[in-house]
Amino acid sequence: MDNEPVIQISNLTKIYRDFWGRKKVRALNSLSLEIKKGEIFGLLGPNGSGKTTTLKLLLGLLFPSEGDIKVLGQPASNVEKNERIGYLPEESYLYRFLNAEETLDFYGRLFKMPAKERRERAAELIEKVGLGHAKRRQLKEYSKGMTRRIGLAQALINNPDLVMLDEPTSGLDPLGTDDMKRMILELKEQGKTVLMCSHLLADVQDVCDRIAILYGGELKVMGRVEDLLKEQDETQIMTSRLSDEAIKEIEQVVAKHNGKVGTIDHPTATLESLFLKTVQESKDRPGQRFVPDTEEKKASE
Ligand SMILES: Nc1ncnc2c1ncn2[C@@H]1O[C@H](COP(=O)(O)OP(=O)(O)OP(=O)(O)O)[C@@H](O)[C@H]1O
Repeated sequence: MDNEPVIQISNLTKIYRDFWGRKKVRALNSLSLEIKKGEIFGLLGPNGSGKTTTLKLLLGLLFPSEGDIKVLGQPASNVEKNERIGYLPEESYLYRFLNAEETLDFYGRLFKMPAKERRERAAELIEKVGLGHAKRRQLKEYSKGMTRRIGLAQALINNPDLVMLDEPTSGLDPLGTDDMKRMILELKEQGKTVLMCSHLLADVQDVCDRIAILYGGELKVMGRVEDLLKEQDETQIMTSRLSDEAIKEIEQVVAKHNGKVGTIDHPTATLESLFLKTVQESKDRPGQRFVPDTEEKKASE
């Protein structure tokens, strides 16, 4: 069933206590939210707002002070449900002296996967995350981006139904970020549910269906990204390049309908698209300098 809730959090409060059991920090206060099967959900908030605490509670690594959490239909405290969950923590936790194949084999063993299945799944995931060229190198030699990639492969070794990603794109270059976003969207296509925490809001906007923003452990905003970002009182029309005369006529039509034209501009590309284009061109035409499509280039032609 597609609307089946995968995560149900109601009135969740977490108070960290000190050694003597005295209340120290109220990390979450009466948080309620529900995440459905097949959704990509972004949990956002400034440092210390309670995101990691929420993930740890969902994994059953912490116990709630109050409230109720169900994950995949079971109480979060039931650690058996973790066999259907993939988790990519914010910090790398992998063994530095193992290579990619050995790492995935190790985690496959933890999930009691038979040897043949482990080998096939590891090979498939290594290709998927783009580490085929480095699968026999020890992880201590990996760059930050490569470490993030093998982390994702590890999180997917058990073919989980729910994938929790803490800062999946942090430390990645634009190409790596693009790959990671594509892989996250593929998980959705496969019917998996993704919960991600990130401070990189543009990445969240690109992949998430819905988001929640936490502040001081409380839910402040929740909804569909599209709905939350829509400028309700404005209309945007994108056309091919128009002449000054055509623009004047459009302004007259808008005025006739009691509208007001705000800005008329030639939209700029993003620095990210320029970066990706440059890298692609460099691969396609080695040894040549890439000349972007600028006004200057057009004038010189
Ligand atoms: N083990 C702990 N003992 C006491 N307080 C803690 C503990 N872990 C977290 N906290 C506190 O709980 C609050 C929420 O922390 P949490 O790590 O969940 O925030 P976060 O939103 O993940 O932050 P960040 O964006 O920095 O990762 C913070 O005030 C933090 O200091």
